[in-house]
Amino acid sequence: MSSDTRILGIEGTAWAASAAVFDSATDDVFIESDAYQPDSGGIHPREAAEHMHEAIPQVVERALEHARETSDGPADEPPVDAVAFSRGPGLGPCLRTVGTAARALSQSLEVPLVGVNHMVAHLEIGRHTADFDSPVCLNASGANAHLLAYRNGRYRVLGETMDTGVGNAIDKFTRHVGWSHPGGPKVEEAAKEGEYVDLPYVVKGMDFSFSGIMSAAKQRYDDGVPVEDICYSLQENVFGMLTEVAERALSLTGSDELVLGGGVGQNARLREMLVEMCDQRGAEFHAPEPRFLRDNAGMIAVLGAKMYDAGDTLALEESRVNPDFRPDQVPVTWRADEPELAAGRGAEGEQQVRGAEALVDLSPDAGRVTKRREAKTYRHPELDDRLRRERTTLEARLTSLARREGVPTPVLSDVDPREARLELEYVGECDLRESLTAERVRDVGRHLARLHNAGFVHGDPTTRNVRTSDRRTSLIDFGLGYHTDHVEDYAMDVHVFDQSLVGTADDPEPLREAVLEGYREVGDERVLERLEDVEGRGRYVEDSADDA
Ligand SMILES: C[C@@H](O)[C@H](NC(=O)OP(=O)(O)OC[C@H]1O[C@@H](n2cnc3c(N)ncnc32)[C@H](O)[C@@H]1O)C(=O)O
Ligand SMILES: Nc1ncnc2c1ncn2[C@@H]1O[C@H](COP(=O)(O)OP(=O)(O)OP(=O)(O)O)[C@@H](O)[C@H]1O
Ligand SMILES: [Fe+2]
Repeated sequence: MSSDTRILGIEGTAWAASAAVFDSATDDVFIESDAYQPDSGGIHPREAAEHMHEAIPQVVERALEHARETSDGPADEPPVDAVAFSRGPGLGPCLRTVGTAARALSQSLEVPLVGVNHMVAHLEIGRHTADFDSPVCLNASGANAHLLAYRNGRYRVLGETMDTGVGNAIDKFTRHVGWSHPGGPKVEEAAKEGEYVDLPYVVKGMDFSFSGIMSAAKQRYDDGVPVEDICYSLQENVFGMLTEVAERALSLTGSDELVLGGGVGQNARLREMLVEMCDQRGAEFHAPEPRFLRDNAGMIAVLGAKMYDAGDTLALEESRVNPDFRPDQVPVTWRADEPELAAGRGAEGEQQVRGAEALVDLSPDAGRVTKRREAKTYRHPELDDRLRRERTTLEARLTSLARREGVPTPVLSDVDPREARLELEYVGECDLRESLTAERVRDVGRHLARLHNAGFVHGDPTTRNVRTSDRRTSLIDFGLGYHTDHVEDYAMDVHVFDQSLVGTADDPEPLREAVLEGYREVGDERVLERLEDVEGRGRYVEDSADDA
């Protein structure tokens, strides 16, 4: 970053009318915010936009005042170098109000306009304050929940919610019990008095879904289960899921840095779980201070400065807002570096591997592998026991079932569910991640189709859960698999593999094509049709007042 860049940031995607000034010379971030508080129910887009209309000019004025007071340039020069604003994702009416304000300011101050993706800003503020090089980022905000990692000029979505954002999910539960918006802090408070009750827990590779757990939580409440028990268990399961997928993303990318972003990141229990998970696997964790976690213009100004320095400004006529702006649509102009993927395990070498879930002892010479799912201390012990036992049993069963369907998998020699331990045949020479070719990926497409034709899914098909040799391509690690006859589940399975290609391959496009080719040879065309649906799903930014 150049020695002194000063940026005015404006944020107004949903509830926070906020303006900020970032000064790169001092690293100082001045933030002025005015929150919209709905009288009842969730966020009403039109009311929120009215709030923006009233509050934005005031917070901007305060920020500019600060910029003028702290500027040492000539009085007739503008106090900032550019105006950065949230272009999306967010609520359309809010975004348009803020976009209009930003354009007007850029013209009256005669400085360029910078269009910032709000989700990338949630991520970059953590990278900035942690001074990490290439972290995995967990964004846990109201309308979103996803894992991002940088690769080849973009932030790739490694995993995400298949339905609502994590904050919105929690807020819907609190609306059901009659608590005012936002619900997250109230759940956190109530959870302190709670005890664990069983609720669904749904992860699919690095994707996850909240709808099942939220309906179960509402049902429990209607059945008279104490609300503090539900709040406690909601936090344990929902944050346990986020922590698990974050660990899986670290394992897949080989990164040892994790940053947290988004308003739900203010939750102490979520942070505690992430700290513990990172400690356990020797990774570094960073969460920015709360004022940078919840929606704020500071993060917009900080990323705006990086973009401005990279010459990434917007002409007025192309500055339209985008309510569905996805983080992976943003060309990352401000990062020159292309960090190497941490070297994975080669053909020989280490005798013990730490996966996302298990410690795996390898004896290639003896042709044997021992896999033990360690206790995850960040998880509630009851939940942890249940998951490790279930997954070990499933892995044993589905590994054998798959082989009967003609899919190469390790032969199972022993299983002990209570100890969460498996003994398996050593297969392949290296992980697919290190040996990606179109032919092997096509094999995986065929293999997945065979499983689906037999009525089950792998559950976590990634480039680390495929072993390769000159002779064959084998699937391992069936612990997240399950029996199902839903086309949707099959499509998700293919989607998980597709996302892992995007996350780990240098040139994913031909490989993505090859998966589909392989699948098409053996599988049901309807699954591929549904896949397009899954990929195009508008998972972001729903109207949060939809069931208010
Ligand atoms: C697109 C943009 O408008 C959107 N912004 C957003 O969702 O606001 P954010 O400030 O990142 O997050 C708000 C959410 O954060 C939750 N929240 C706040 N404090 C919390 C806490 N202590 N525990 C759990 N959730 C909390 C609230 O309940 C609410 O759902 C987003 O980033 O997805
Ligand atoms: N049967 C096997 N033969 C050869 N190598 C294996 C075998 N099982 C596991 N491995 C090696 O150990 C690594 C971790 O194993 P596995 O994926 O089963 O553990 P995990 O903790 O469930 O991992 P993750 O959840 O990160 O996918 C694999 O990526 C692979 O390199
Ligand atoms: Fe946000």
